[in-house]
Amino acid sequence: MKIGFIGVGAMAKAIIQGLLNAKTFMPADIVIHSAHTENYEPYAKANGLTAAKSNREVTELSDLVVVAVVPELTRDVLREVTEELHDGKKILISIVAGITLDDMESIVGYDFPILRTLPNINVEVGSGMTAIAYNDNLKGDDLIRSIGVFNALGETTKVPEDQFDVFSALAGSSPAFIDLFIDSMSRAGVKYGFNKEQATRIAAMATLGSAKMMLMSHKIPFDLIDQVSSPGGRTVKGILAMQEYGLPTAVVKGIDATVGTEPEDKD
Ligand SMILES: NC(=O)C1=CN([C@@H]2O[C@H](COP(=O)(O)OP(=O)(O)OC[C@H]3O[C@@H](n4cnc5c(N)ncnc54)[C@H](O)[C@@H]3O)[C@@H](O)[C@H]2O)C=CC1
Ligand SMILES: O=C(O)[C@@H]1CCC=N1
Repeated sequence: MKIGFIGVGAMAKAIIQGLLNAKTFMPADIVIHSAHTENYEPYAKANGLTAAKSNREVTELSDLVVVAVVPELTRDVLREVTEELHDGKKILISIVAGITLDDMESIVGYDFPILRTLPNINVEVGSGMTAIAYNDNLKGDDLIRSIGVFNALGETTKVPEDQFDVFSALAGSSPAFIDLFIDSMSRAGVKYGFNKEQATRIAAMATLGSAKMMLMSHKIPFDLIDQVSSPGGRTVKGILAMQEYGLPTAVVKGIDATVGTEPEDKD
């Protein structure tokens, strides 16, 4: 089984690294092509991957064809490789935000098996969160195999297509938001004399541990907040100050901006 990537940017590289770490594919069974030769050829060589000369060649050589270009280019790229997609028993996998199964079917055909996903960058370290949706043509072993690619990289969850944009904000973009939070914590540490490296490590470990605690304890966030907030202690003062300065509202506004909706005007 060979997996091919059309587009080898930040997200494709994160998936590839995750697959190499998980040993899900032999390096040579990962086929790549992207518009920028100088980027993907040395990358293929360094990792033992197969560099294809064109998008059509990636498609020809692969069983699972992952489209990993920006949304604006996706339709053109699909048109380019449609003939090769239909040559053999192939599955199309998209990681592209905002392009629906129907958008893709209207180009490659309504008879073609397609898995739509929205992974996040944490697939690189095996802790990804990936949304999946698929059409009726993808079933049986093919369905298990294609979803299995993302299960090897963390967790997957089935999401209705009309909720993909919200998922994309909550999981696809949120690593950047969480990084911003960690960086702000780290800067606060620097303000009080820690060096940036140590402060970042402390803030990152606290974030990792809290996420683990939430998932493993099955407690809701507010129960965990209460557990840390000793009566008359320092934590509750910090929580109240963060609320006063608008942290929860800022987060919701940030998600609104990411999803692309304006918050409802209640007046
Ligand atoms: N970066 C992220 O965290 C996530 C990205 N995505 C989706 O992944 C896709 C790629 O995003 P990034 O990797 O961040 O972008 P990127 O800009 O880093 O990568 C895009 C790649 O496409 C290549 N490319 C451009 N034109 C091409 C063409 N005609 N044929 C083949 N390759 C071509 C570029 O050389 C580049 O390697 C987007 O559709 C995005 O919505 C989805 C979830 C998370
Ligand atoms: O910024 C973006 O558009 C993509 C989608 C989710 C994460 N990155």
